[in-house]
Amino acid sequence: MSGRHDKEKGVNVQVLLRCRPFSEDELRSNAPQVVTCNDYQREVAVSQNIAGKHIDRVFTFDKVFGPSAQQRDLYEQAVVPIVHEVLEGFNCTIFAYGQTGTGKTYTMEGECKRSKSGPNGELPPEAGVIPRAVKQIFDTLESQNAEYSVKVTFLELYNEEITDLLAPEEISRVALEEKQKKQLPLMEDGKGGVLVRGLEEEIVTSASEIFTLLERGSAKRRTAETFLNKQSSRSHSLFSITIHIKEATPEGEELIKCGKLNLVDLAGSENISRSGAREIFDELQNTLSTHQGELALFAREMRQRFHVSCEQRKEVSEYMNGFLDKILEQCKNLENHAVQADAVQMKNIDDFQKAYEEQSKSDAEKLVADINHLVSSHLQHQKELVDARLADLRETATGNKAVLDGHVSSMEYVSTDAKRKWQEFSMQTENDAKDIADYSATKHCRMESLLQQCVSTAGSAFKHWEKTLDSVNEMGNDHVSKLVSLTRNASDSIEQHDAEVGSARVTAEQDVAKNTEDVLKHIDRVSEVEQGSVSNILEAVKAHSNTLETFREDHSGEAAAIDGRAKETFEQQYMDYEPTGATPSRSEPDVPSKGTIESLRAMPVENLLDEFRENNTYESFEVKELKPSLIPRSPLVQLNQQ
Ligand SMILES: Nc1ncnc2c1ncn2[C@@H]1O[C@H](COP(=O)(O)OP(=O)(O)OP(=O)(O)O)[C@@H](O)[C@H]1O
Repeated sequence: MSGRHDKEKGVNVQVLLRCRPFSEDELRSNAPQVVTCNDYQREVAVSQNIAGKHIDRVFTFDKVFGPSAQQRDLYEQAVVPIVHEVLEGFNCTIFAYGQTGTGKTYTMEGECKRSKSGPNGELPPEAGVIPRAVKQIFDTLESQNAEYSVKVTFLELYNEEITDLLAPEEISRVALEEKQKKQLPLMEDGKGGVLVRGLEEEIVTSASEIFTLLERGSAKRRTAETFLNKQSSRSHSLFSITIHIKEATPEGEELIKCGKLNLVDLAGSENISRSGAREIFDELQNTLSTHQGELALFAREMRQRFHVSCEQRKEVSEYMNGFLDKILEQCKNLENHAVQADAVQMKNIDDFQKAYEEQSKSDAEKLVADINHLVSSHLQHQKELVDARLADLRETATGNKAVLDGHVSSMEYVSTDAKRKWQEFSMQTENDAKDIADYSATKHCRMESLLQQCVSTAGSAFKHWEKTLDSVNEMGNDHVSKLVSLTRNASDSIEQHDAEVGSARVTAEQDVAKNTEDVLKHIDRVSEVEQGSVSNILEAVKAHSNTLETFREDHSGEAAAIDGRAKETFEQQYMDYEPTGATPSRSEPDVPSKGTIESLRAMPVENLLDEFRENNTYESFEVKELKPSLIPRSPLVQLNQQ
């Protein structure tokens, strides 16, 4: 991530660490916790078990977001300032790096479905960096009342091949595969950057248009995955927003600000090598460890070289000193020779002069002059020879000295370089040691302050505990005394209650005995009455049965009489016609009408029974005056009654 303030400070990359919470599967399988985040101190501690040895390593980042950090926290603390920079006309990039399943897509995209948005377009709490940045950009642009234009691109990089996720829809598989074959080329833009030729740039005017494009691009990416059987964790996606804002300076000049925000969701880091990158967070660690080892080896080697070069330098210096001593000695010898030769020549000349002076003084001067000339020539020649020899020697010595100086200076350079590197290394090591010492001192201080806090907390907790204990004791005593008095009251009331219950029981028992006696007497009386009633009933039944017997006998007598009379009547009134010779007289038999017969037939038995009961009740066995029958009687009754 980059920002202007950081640029001013000379830092243009920030590394933030986000650690997601355990998934349900991880919780279910009791996965061990190997990473501990300290958001406040921006530190992450990683615990590892290597070859049965527990190793804790602490890493420091620009910001640390632990498992409880929400999407909004991360956005507000880390991304809002970057989007401000983009709106100020800077180019910024945010990318998510991590292993598959660590939460890159969740952090970058989150849940940005429009269906989940609030009524006023506010985003759901799970919305990630991309939808939040889009919203921030449009909210700011719309509130600024400035002329602006926004363009977006969305591409996917897989196996060093670029796919345009905003290109018009290709529905069929054949068309998609065709498209896959036409990968977009990556080119230099001539300004030190790169561009993807043929990449669709969509001009957008609102956040919701961008959300639509994002959904389209993501859907296309998923379709491509299905057809090509590849996974999101193996591909990078790059969503870019370019903003042009037209502004007028106070002097009235037109100013166009152009900022670009690149939002990158990288492939799972374990797959990144497929697309050219490498596993950085382990790579760095390995490199660091390797470099530490190399540095130690280098330091050891430099120390050895330094010693060797010191030895060599000493040897060379000794050799040089010996060599120079020899040259000086030779020079001295030559000078001695020259001096001796001069002395010999001078002596010869003196001798010759003396001898010649003895021969001829006039010729002598000439001879002396010749000889002087010869001698001086000779001397000159001798001197030239000596000078040449000396020059040769000097030249050789100078050459040797230059070579030796070269050796010495290269040795000096080597030893100075080694010394410098050694000093740098020592300084670095010293600084590191100092940093570590400072760090551990800080840690120590922090531990001390924490311990002090613990001690004071424990002290105050102890006091609090003592106070609580006192008040608990006091409350306990109070409760005990209240309980004793309550128990006493309760036992008094129980005793009183027992006495009341005892007297009530005695009264009740007396009442029960008296009532039982009354009831028994009553039962006796009732049974006497019942016995009387039963004997009355039996008498009544007997009287009835006698009546019935009489009635039956009367009835059969009357029935026989009726039969006789009926026979007689029929014989008189329905005799066969016999020819007598006289005119037969008309007879009018008393025959029941059809209606009478029908009414008689239809008479219900219940009615007959009711009528019978009415006239023969159990209550009274006295003969009642019979009520006139409501039942219509046939004319035969009249006959019967005659
Ligand atoms: N901070 C978080 N809070 C709650 N759930 C999270 C968080 N981060 C990730 N998850 C959940 O963890 C799972 C994996 O996350 P995600 O798909 O974003 O991983 P990834 O790193 O993008 O994986 P890949 O490299 O395969 O695309 C998802 O179900 C996601 O909802």
